[in-house]
Amino acid sequence: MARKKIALIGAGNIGGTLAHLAASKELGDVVLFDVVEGVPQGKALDLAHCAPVEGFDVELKGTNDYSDIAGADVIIVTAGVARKPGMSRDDLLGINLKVMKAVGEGIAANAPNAFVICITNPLDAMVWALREFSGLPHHMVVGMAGVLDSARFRHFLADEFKVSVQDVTAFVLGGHGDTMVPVVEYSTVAGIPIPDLIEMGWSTKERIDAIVQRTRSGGGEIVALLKTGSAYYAPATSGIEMAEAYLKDKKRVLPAAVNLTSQYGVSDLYVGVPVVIGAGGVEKIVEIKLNDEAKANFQVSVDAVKELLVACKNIDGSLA
Ligand SMILES: NC(=O)C1=CN([C@@H]2O[C@H](COP(=O)(O)OP(=O)(O)OC[C@H]3O[C@@H](n4cnc5c(N)ncnc54)[C@H](O)[C@@H]3O)[C@@H](O)[C@H]2O)C=CC1
Ligand SMILES: O=C([O-])CC(=O)C(=O)O
Repeated sequence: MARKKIALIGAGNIGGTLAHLAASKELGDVVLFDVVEGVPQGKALDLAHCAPVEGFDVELKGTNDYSDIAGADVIIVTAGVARKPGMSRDDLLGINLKVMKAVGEGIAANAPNAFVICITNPLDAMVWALREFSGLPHHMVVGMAGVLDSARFRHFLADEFKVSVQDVTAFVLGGHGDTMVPVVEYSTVAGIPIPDLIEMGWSTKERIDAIVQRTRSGGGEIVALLKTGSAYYAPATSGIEMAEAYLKDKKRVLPAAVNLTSQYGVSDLYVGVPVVIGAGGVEKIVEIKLNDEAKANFQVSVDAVKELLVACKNIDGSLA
């Protein structure tokens, strides 16, 4: 059986980490694309030298030519700029919107049948714009943020409860910004909801509120520490989890930014909600019941994403 093909658009910090993970998991042959000459080629060669040590058999190719992504099964987009201390993700919108136009056109011309995972920030607006520029079907274009935000929430909760991260489930919904919505009621330890654990004396509402806040600003905490850019290990492994769900038809239930068509009372907007990802791309949008507080917070987040789409349309008239 021929190997699958994974194209990574952007060979920076996340792109390089994605390439390593995809190769070491033998998800398929890997093409690393970037506009900077030499960087994708150098990273691909360096990673190919890992193969004899790690024992993976896949081809790794670096390129500056879009025609090399032809036939890709999965494309993960990290092209663009990352924020530095003092910036918000939204400050990246102007530059990264132009990048999404070039990337969308490159995908449309060379790999229109791929399942596309966008990671570039500000995520919800960029995945929407990438879909518009590429013209691919909505169910084949998703944004990665919820898996990462939920992983951060799970890490902090496992630390609080002194239990394995494996036994902690959590959902973070909404846009990938300060307004994201970690849903405490649907977060559990081995199926026991957090509110019950508070009643059982495992933690307090105040401590969980602080964890929710730390989750919301999790990206910013890392930017402030790194100073030169933003998180990349956890974002990459989160993108790979989504790619694997598609490539292996796993039908994973994962939070992802997808195009809503009336679910949660929202239409024509990409925002984070739980979905089923399998060989059909986004196979189902899961509409969970939210309590009044979560509903109101979700609406605030949706409104923040709407504002970003207005900004995109003002910058690029073809999106209006
Ligand atoms: N959705 C999420 O949860 C997360 C999103 N991000 C975002 O992911 C993006 C990438 O982050 P990093 O890899 O750390 O940044 P990076 O700066 O290390 O890499 C970005 C790469 O994109 C390349 N690039 C720029 N314009 C391009 C174009 N037109 N075509 C192809 N490549 C192009 C650059 O040359 C660079 O190699 C940023 O926008 C960042 O904010 C980062 C972490 C989490
Ligand atoms: O914070 C950033 O700029 C990068 C990002 O989206 C994250 O790590 O969640």
